[in-house]
Amino acid sequence: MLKVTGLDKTYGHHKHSLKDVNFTAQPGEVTAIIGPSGAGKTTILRSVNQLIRDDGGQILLDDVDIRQANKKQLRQIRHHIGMIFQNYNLISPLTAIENVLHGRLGAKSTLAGMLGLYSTDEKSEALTLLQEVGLQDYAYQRCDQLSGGQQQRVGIARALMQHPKMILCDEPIASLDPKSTRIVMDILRRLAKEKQLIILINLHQIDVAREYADHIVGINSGAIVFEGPNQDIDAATLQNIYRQPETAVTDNAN
Ligand SMILES: Nc1ncnc2c1ncn2[C@@H]1O[C@H](COP(=O)(O)OP(=O)(O)OP(=O)(O)O)[C@@H](O)[C@H]1O
Repeated sequence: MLKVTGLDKTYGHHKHSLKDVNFTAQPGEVTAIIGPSGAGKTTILRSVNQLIRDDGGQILLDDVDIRQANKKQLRQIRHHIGMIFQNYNLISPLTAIENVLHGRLGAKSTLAGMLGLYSTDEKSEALTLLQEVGLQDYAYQRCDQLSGGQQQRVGIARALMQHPKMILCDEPIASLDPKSTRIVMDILRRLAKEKQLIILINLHQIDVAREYADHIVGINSGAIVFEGPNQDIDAATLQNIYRQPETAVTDNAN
């Protein structure tokens, strides 16, 4: 389980970007973070794997506080946290399978990684993962010849290659058409259930969050204004999550 408690973040001398953020995300579930632009969704996601250093709080992944980890421990923890990005972050001239194999880099020696030395087992696992996201026929195609939706599915397979406990998805469907959005979200939901993964996902599209999330975290001006099961959200809650910042009512559920 991911359990975030009392998370605070201020960038430089700017106003608070996160204020006493509390929420949990369970294995087997899709947890969506929703809220208006600038609310703090990306800041939460980047704090969770300490890509940015926050100012206080606790981030427990299976009872280990990521914030207390030293550099070596953080590298090991991050190895089990996959990331999926809006712009896919693939190496375009490389093939789909080569990009998926890059998911193993964190587990290899620097030299083996630099030389691109992957075992037969790793290659066969990469092929299986491409099959799981429906791209078995595209394994040896260059990524810059794939559609956006296909590239995002390569990104998912690459994240799976890390054997993650958790996948953090930062606006994974923002660049996709509705059909590709459905394919990608269906895959993420299936993987959460089948592999008991924690899937934490920033979404702008409320309708997609309502359709696919098990659990929803609503944020406004850096403060949680809703946390709970998807079915507990009603129109008034949505209005509060998306209301103009100065009038948002903070009702931190934890
Ligand atoms: N590097 C930074 N320096 C200063 N302020 C920042 C920085 N990054 C984010 N912020 C501020 O922190 C707040 C939260 O930003 P964040 O990007 O986390 O919001 P968001 O909900 O992800 O927004 P969006 O939906 O537009 O991506 C905003 O007020 C933003 O201006």
